[in-house]
Amino acid sequence: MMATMRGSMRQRLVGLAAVRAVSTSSLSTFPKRVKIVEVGPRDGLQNEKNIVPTPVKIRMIDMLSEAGLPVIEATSFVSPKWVPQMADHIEVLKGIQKFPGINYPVLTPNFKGYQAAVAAGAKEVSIFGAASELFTKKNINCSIDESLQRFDQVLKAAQTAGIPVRGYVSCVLGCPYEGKISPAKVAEVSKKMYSMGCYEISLGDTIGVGTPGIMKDMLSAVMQEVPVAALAVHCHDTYGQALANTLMALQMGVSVVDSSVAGLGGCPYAQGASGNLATEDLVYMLEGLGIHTGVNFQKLLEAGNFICQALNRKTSSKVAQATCKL
Ligand SMILES: CC(C)(COP(=O)([O-])OP(=O)([O-])OC[C@H]1O[C@@H](n2cnc3c(N)ncnc32)[C@H](O)[C@@H]1OP(=O)([O-])[O-])[C@@H](O)C(=O)NCCC(=O)NCCSC(=O)C[C@@](C)(O)CC(=O)[O-]
Repeated sequence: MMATMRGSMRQRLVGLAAVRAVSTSSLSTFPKRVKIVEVGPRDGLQNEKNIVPTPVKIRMIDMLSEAGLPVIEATSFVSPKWVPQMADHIEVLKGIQKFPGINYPVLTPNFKGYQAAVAAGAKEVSIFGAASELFTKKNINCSIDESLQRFDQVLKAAQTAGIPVRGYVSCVLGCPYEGKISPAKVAEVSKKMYSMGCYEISLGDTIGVGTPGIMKDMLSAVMQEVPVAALAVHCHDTYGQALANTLMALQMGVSVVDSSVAGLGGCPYAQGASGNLATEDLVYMLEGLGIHTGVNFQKLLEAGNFICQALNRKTSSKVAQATCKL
């Protein structure tokens, strides 16, 4: 009885966002549809201290596929000595169901990772750099210039093999080691990675320190160098600004947003950074704005519940918390 009541309340809440959808001229700058890149299985889990069993990761990804997320970043082919949580990358990539129309990219820091990823069946890879020298050194053990040389090798091989490559630029609104990062530096690194052949550049507020004004300045600089259609934003929520920063990016024409189910996440080389923008909160806001995502909200909530139970963790999604109380 209680479960049925909860179910119907939840459905009403899910419908609420659609009911509140508005269509005013002030919203005309928003994109009509947004592509969500679900990073939970990779960014969400990479920082977990206890190793998450491989079948749990596989079930999580399958549930996210059932929810209709168009892109699900499955794992990363990095050194298991650096990030032990991702050591089962081959089993995860081979074990997941590959739904038609859904992409399952994986992170590859260098040619070794690229080769291993492709051998395991990856059809898309992501390289990851940063606009901060010190963060690049801590994260991938090289300078920015060296990282670009490594990426070039991956990009050339991927171009020959017809494998699309996404590029991350971290620390776009601040760095845990250097502090303030200039928009010009973010634009410079983004331009280089885009010119080298990345089809999309994801701009990461790695430690979640940005505010909408800083996001606006940074994006204005980057948009001088990279077409807005090729940009994505990736906001961590450490200071509770992720949704506001994402909204600013949407207003500026960005239509690709990274997020993580249940707001899981953090980078092992950015101490203190909390999780990503929760996918549930993002979808709720987009539905409320009348922006199409193609995501089944109920199934998304179920995927979030599943992984939170598996991790014995309370969800960081405000929307998921609200629906639980109903
Ligand atoms: C890049 C390396 C590998 C350099 O690490 P290194 O130690 O400088 O590499 P190396 O070339 O000197 O090799 C050392 C050992 O690592 C091995 N190795 C070398 N490459 C690989 C590979 N691909 N896969 C597996 N093993 C590898 C290599 O074979 C060798 O093995 P050994 O001979 O000692 O047994 C290392 O620094 C690393 O794995 N870093 C990964 C860091 C990471 O995953 N960070 C989190 C992701 S980034 C992020 O979260 C930010 C993002 C993307 O979400 C956006 C945002 O929020 O801003």
